[in-house]
Amino acid sequence: MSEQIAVVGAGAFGTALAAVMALEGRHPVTLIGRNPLLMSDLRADRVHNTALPGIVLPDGLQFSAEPDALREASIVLFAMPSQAQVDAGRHYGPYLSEQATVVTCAKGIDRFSGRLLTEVLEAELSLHAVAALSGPGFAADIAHGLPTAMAIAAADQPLAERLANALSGRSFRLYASTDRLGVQLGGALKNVLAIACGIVEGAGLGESARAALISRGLAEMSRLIEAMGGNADTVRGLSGLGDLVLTGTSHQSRNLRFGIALGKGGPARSAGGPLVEGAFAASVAAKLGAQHGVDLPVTEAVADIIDGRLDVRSAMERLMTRPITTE
Ligand SMILES: NC(=O)C1=CN([C@@H]2O[C@H](COP(=O)(O)OP(=O)(O)OC[C@H]3O[C@@H](n4cnc5c(N)ncnc54)[C@H](OP(=O)(O)O)[C@@H]3O)[C@@H](O)[C@H]2O)C=CC1
Ligand SMILES: O=C(CO)COP(=O)(O)O
Repeated sequence: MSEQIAVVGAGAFGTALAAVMALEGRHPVTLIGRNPLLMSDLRADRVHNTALPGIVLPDGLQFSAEPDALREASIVLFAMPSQAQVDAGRHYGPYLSEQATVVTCAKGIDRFSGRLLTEVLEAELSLHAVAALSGPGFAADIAHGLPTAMAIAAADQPLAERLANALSGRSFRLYASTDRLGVQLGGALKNVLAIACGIVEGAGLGESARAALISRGLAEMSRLIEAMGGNADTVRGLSGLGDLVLTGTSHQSRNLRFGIALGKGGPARSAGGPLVEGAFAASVAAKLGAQHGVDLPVTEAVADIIDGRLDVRSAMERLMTRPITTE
């Protein structure tokens, strides 16, 4: 099937996705950013010096600052931070062609409503199917053509498979899923747990504590996802366990680095910025846990530390003195 791909959001992830798909050469790919100067520099130099320094973008990749460039696209990837997705939907929606499918590529939950990004985008873009892409993959690895695999979830299997086939390539492989809730919550919660792993590292609590945290963190991710109707297989998959292992252990992760700063006694509120997605997701996820009667001790501790209600030492004490239970 012939497709036209547009990636909206010319940051690290959007540029990497557009580059790996354009390099494959199977479908026309356009990267759409909102800064006209950046887009004309990219067209001229083919290097994104701030987001992906030193990586030459493929010749076939088109660049535009015009939302009109979306008109022909059959698949539109939204690669801006979670809290900007609704705004982007509102802004770019009128330019989408009738048959366009939107794929949210952010890893978060809408902080105002506590809803999944596919839900808030569907409310905004009611004529369009909305899918979600999530899983382990740093933008630089993807753009360098290193092997990466992620999950793509749509409401029905034929659409999920069509998207997985259209967007996969020799170095970038997508697995189709119909569990949009599990795939998105996995991506959002692993960021919170990566902050917890960073706190453990920054506070010098040791590798054993990190391994325990990853394992118990996965258990709480599983409880929430299943309580909300997602699948256990998704939790064990790329967007759950896969991405938790990557971001909970790699210093490339902004969430992990933010946690390390917290663990070293750095400021909770001021650090981070919009790209520490877990700092937004922590309190939203803790609320979802309370609404669904699910115990999320690590997520709640991260939310309390970020909101200044708890220090790291007291958090560890709280976690270690919970009633002894079964695994
Ligand atoms: N970087 C990575 O390795 C990975 C990132 N992700 C996820 O991708 C998302 C984006 O991350 P990343 O690319 O790293 O972030 P960046 O900061 O590198 O890029 C974000 C981009 O979004 C654009 N943007 C912000 N708000 C809007 C808006 N309202 N409309 C259109 N564009 C907008 C920004 O434009 P401007 O510069 O003009 O502000 C910027 O180009 C996050 O949810 C992250 O979790 C997922 C996997 C890997
Ligand atoms: O999600 C990511 C890799 O899969 C990127 O993680 P950070 O947002 O923590 O850098």
